[in-house]
Amino acid sequence: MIHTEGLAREFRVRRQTVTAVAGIDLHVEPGELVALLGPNGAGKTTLLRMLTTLLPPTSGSATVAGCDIHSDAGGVRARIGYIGQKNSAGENFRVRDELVTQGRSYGLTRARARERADEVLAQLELEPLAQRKPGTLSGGQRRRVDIALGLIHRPGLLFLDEPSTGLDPQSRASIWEHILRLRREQNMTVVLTTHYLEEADRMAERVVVVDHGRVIADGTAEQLKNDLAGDHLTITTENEPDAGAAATAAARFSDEVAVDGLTVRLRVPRAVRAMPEYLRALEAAGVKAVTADITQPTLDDVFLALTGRSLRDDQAA
Ligand SMILES: Nc1ncnc2c1ncn2[C@@H]1O[C@H](COP(=O)(O)OP(=O)(O)OP(=O)(O)O)[C@@H](O)[C@H]1O
Repeated sequence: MIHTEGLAREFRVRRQTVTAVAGIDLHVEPGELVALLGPNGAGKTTLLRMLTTLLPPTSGSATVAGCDIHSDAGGVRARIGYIGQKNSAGENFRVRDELVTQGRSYGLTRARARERADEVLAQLELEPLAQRKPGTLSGGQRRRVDIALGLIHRPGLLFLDEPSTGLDPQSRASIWEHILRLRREQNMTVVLTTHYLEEADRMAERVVVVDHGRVIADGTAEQLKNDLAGDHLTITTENEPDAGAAATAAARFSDEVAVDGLTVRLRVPRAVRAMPEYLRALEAAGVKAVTADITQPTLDDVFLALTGRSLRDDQAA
């Protein structure tokens, strides 16, 4: 559905060159739900803008929904929906009228545009709001209107730039529910960007981590966490000599062992399997573990392992 090769974009800012996207090879199969995850300025929006033909690349090539972004931008646009970061509906027209106008702009007849408006209103559970003006809606409701506008021409591929940013947790959950349902019921391919680590982890089956304009990891959240971060296994001991002995015993299980006072922490691929073996090794070494704990990694641990930076700190900055 999406194939890019060396896709890159630079900007000239006050005689300096800013590399927003530094050569991305990305392949997305039909029906996939892909989350692009990365800190502010990583290049996610620029990548989406190139894939949606809103911005020409400086170099590289891409086909999107079977059409070349250079030679057939019209073909791409006819086949995709794009929901940008800003609200797309105006303030002054009623929601249903906005949808009909959008349908007309895609070349639908008036009757067909009305039909589609009613269909997408139903899909996004917006019927009760059909006669309201977007300016009077809540953030979550407006976001659903944006998505409805992006769906009016029945695209097979949907791009969403930060669909849930700025919404309260309940509205975020509702937006996700709708995205997942659209995908399930219409077998739609969905590519979205997000800052929310937990959302990418729980909702997307494939996570593409972008940093400094490059893809630095690509896989299921589970794979990325297993391969790149690993579980942590932490025990505490009664005294420091025991902690030293526990660290020595840990070397058999992990080459990442840290001792802090009475606490020993080690990284292992699968803690549920390693923990009982490690506890047996401690017993054999005459070391008593006072507490034992397993911590599963998050996508932030993945980002930290890859870049040495925390995504959360990047966002806070
Ligand atoms: N029109 C532009 N002119 C100059 N620089 C730009 C322009 N658009 C983007 N950039 C720069 O390109 C880099 C990537 O920006 P981009 O918006 O793609 O990142 P992002 O990952 O989407 O970030 P965010 O999550 O904050 O939206 C940034 O350094 C940004 O300042």
